[in-house]
Amino acid sequence: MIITKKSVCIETIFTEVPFEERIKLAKDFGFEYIEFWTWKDKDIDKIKSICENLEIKVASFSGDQDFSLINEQESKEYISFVKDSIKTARYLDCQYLVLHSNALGKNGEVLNPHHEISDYKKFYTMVNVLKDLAPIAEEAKVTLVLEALNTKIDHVGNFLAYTKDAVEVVKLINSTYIKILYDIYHMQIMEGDLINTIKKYIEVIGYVHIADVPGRHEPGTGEINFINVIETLKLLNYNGIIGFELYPLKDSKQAVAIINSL
Ligand SMILES: O=C(O)C(=O)CO
Repeated sequence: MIITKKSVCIETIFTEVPFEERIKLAKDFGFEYIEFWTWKDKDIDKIKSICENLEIKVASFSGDQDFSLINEQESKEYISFVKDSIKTARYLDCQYLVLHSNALGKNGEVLNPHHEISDYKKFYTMVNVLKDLAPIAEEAKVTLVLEALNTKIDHVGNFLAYTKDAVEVVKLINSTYIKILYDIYHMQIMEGDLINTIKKYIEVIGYVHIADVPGRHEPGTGEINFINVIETLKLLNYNGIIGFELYPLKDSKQAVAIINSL
């Protein structure tokens, strides 16, 4: 096995059992990390105590929710929400928070595409807000990873949809605690060229998500050559976390057996 830091997304895997019981299943199946989406609707004390008892870590969760990074009129609220997320991350001993350009609903739907704002202004606002957040992230030693999403299937109307755009923003901040999340599923749908992209931007890739295309299922169910993609990450000395944010094709046990064979 060549993946060392594997995280299982318990919003999509082990959904056969109630939320907190999924942490025990993750541990039983050999995962070192779990991750989830919003923290606002979760019992954080309970998650902390289960993780401590089982000796499993929280790799990441969503650092934003109701407010948009691209809308200047929401910047104050956005920053305040991320600050609370950073405190929660510290409490859970979690080192990564995932940020998005737009506020997302419960099923990942884009709440407002903000067509009224120009692209230039959206980029400008993202950079300004992340510049304000960078020292806070640095002090807390929590890395904020900016994720581009596919806008063809799952997140229609999302502003950040290409790796290059997320990279441009992150490079302007120039902080080791502000990076991108490279989601292989989303970016295969939007741009393909996975191995070249990873090679080009490895320096700013802080987190990787894996699911196959089409369907967002486990590796091997679709068109992506995960053996070669993972080998590329390994050759480039990527030593961050690889999160499996995917919907099992049949059931979680089968999906996890494939994940564990990687
Ligand atoms: O679809 C994703 O990858 C998201 O992070 C949305 O929650």
